[in-house]
Amino acid sequence: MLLHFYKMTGAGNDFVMVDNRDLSLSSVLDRETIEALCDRRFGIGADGLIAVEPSQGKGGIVRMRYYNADGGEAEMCGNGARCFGNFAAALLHHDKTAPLPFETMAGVVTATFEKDGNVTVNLTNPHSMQLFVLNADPTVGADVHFLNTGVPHAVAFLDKLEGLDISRLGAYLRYHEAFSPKGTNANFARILSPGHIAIRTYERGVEDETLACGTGMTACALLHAVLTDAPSPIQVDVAGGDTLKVGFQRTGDRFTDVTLTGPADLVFTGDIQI
Ligand SMILES: N[C@H](CCC[C@H](N)C(=O)O)C(=O)O
Repeated sequence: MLLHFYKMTGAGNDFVMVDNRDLSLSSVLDRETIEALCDRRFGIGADGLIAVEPSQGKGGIVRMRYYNADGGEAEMCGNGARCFGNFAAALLHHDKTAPLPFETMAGVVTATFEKDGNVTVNLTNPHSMQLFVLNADPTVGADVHFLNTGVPHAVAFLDKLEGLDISRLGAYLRYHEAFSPKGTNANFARILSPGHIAIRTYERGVEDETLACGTGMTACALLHAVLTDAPSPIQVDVAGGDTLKVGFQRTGDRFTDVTLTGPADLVFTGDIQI
C-alpha cells in the first residue's frame, strides 16, 4: 500500500507523522515497518513515528501514539507532542487560538499555539525523582539523577559537553542495572548560568544521540531548578542549535504545570510504498 506521510522536526528531533484516525494503518504499522520507515539509509529517516488516532474518550480530542526508531512504542515524547499539536491542528482544521488536548500513554497533554509560531505543551506531572550514586564511569561521575517526565530520564551534570563520547556514555546509563528492566534515556547537562543549561541526550529506542529530547530537556531543567533553586522558566540549549523553554510550578521537589515551548516544523510530505 502507499502510505502518505508528513516529516516534521521539533528542534532537530525528527518524526514521521501519519494520519491513522480511521485506524486503517494499525494492521500495517508493526515494529518492523516502523523501524524500516525510520531507517536513515533505506527509509524516510527519523527518530520516531507518530500516529494520530481517535480519542479513547479520556479527555483528548484525538490520541497520540509514539514509536521510537526501533519500532517500540513509548509512553510520551515532548518534541513529538509539539509536532503532534501542529499536525493534529492542521488535520482537524483546529482554531489555533484554542488549546488542543490529546491523549497519550502518559496521560492527557495539551498543546497551545504561540504567536511566534512556537508550540507549548503541558506535560504530565513528573515523578520518581531519585539520586543514584553509581559505581560510575569516571567521566559521568558518581551522582546520576533520575526523573520520569512521561518517560524515564537519567541526568548527569557535567562541566563540559563538548567532545563527550555520547554513544558510549549514553549506552552506559541507558542499560545500567540501576534502571532495568525498562532502561532509561540518558542526559548530560551543563549549567551555563543560573536558569540556563545546555544538554546532550542519548535516547532509549533510538540508541544514539538525538539533536533534542523534549522530555529529557524537561527532566534536566526541573532537576536544575531543584538543585539550584532556579525559578521558572529554564532556558535549554540543545545539540540541534535551538534554545527551548521549560516552565513549571515547584514546591520542594514536586512539580505541576510543567510546560515545554519550542519549534515544531513541517519539513516535507510524501508517499512511500509499504
Ligand atoms: N526515546 C524516548 C521517547 C521519546 C522521547 C523524546 N524524543 C522526547 O522528545 O521526549 C523513550 O523511549 O523513552
